[in-house]
Amino acid sequence: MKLAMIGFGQAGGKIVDKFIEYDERHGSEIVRSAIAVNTAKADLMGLKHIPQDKRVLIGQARVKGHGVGADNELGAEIAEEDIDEIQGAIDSIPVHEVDAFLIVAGLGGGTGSGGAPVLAKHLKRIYTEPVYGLGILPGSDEGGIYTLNAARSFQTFVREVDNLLVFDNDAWRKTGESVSGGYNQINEEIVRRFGILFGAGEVSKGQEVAESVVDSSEIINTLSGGGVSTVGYASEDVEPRESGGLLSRLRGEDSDDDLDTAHTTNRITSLVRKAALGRLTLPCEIEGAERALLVMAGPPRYLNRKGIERGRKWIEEQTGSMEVRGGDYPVRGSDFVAGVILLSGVTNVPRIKELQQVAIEAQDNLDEIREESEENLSSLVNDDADELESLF
Ligand SMILES: Nc1nc2c(ncn2[C@@H]2O[C@H](COP(=O)(O)OP(=O)(O)OP(=O)(O)O)[C@@H](O)[C@H]2O)c(=O)[nH]1
Repeated sequence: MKLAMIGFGQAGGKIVDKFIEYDERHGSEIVRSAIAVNTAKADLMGLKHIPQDKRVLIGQARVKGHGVGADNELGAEIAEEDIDEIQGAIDSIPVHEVDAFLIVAGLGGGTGSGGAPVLAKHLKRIYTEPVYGLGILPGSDEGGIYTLNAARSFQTFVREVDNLLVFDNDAWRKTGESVSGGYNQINEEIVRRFGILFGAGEVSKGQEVAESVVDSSEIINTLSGGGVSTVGYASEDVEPRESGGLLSRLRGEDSDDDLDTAHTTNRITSLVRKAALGRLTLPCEIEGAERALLVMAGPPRYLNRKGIERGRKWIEEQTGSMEVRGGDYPVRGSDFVAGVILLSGVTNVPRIKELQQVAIEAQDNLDEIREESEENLSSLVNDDADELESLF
């Protein structure tokens, strides 16, 4: 599947940058175009792969290239005011060659949190291609203001996109790690999962076309209907053996017989269970998910239809949904088999409820402090008996 990716804010830019790196490493060709948008000049300069002319600095008149300091209302205002500058960069995208837009943003900050929903609304008005969001939830240790930003942005972003894929930093945070080192690893996890998912619909020349290969329309159909999505992943190392030449086929090395079919099937079904029941990008109850897509990636000889069919049926049972698609993503020469499950339209998500609860508390606290603040300042500055007079 070919995407036009727009990284909004620091986290968004860094993750899109990583997607490009992933694409180059795997030849998956999912990033057809990439753009970074930010209010902070330094963040844009720190990117490695997004071309210089695709980095858009907005809000210069308001914040002079220094970012919005986690004020997402200001982030949204600036995005609206400077939407033409962003559109200028988007105009350079050959939109007829992309299957969808993907806007990536950290929802806890200011620029991406406020700007991403504004851009989604704008793109949906102009283009017929689907507009998806990849929203990153902040860690619960980041504090009330980040949680409040994320809760408000989440609500707005879901409404404005065709589907919001969510990744929760909180579920992936490791203790005892430096923040930047931690993010680097987390970002690798993000692109691995979404890279396989979106790469599945983009089997390029020279790669095997399997019997039941996943097509980008299956990804689009799974995401259509809107709402919130989460992704599960599990992998197992296998022996990479480059074969498929005439000689090896004559020797019978590339036939299915040399791999135990039952073993291959069992590996696939066990990976499907691990992917669905393990850590999801957004932890939630999978029962009740409206639609799902299973992608099995790996060397063709380690994929079989029976395994995928069983895995698909198992997901149907677990989710209670009859709309579960499944297929292969054959990757020659790969040294692992991976199962990726996209669960779309999930609604039983305790983490979101918890986030909203903390956000409401943070909002009440902010309102209270703001109300009291004027009174407190006045009692500090003015003497009790009001004997002093200001200069002017
Ligand atoms: N997964 C991941 N999350 C990140 C990364 N950097 C920041 N975040 C998260 O994203 C949130 C928003 O941070 P930024 O993207 O830096 O904020 P911004 O959109 O640039 O907005 P301002 O800095 O307020 O102008 C943070 O609260 C973190 O939860 C990253 O590299 N990876």
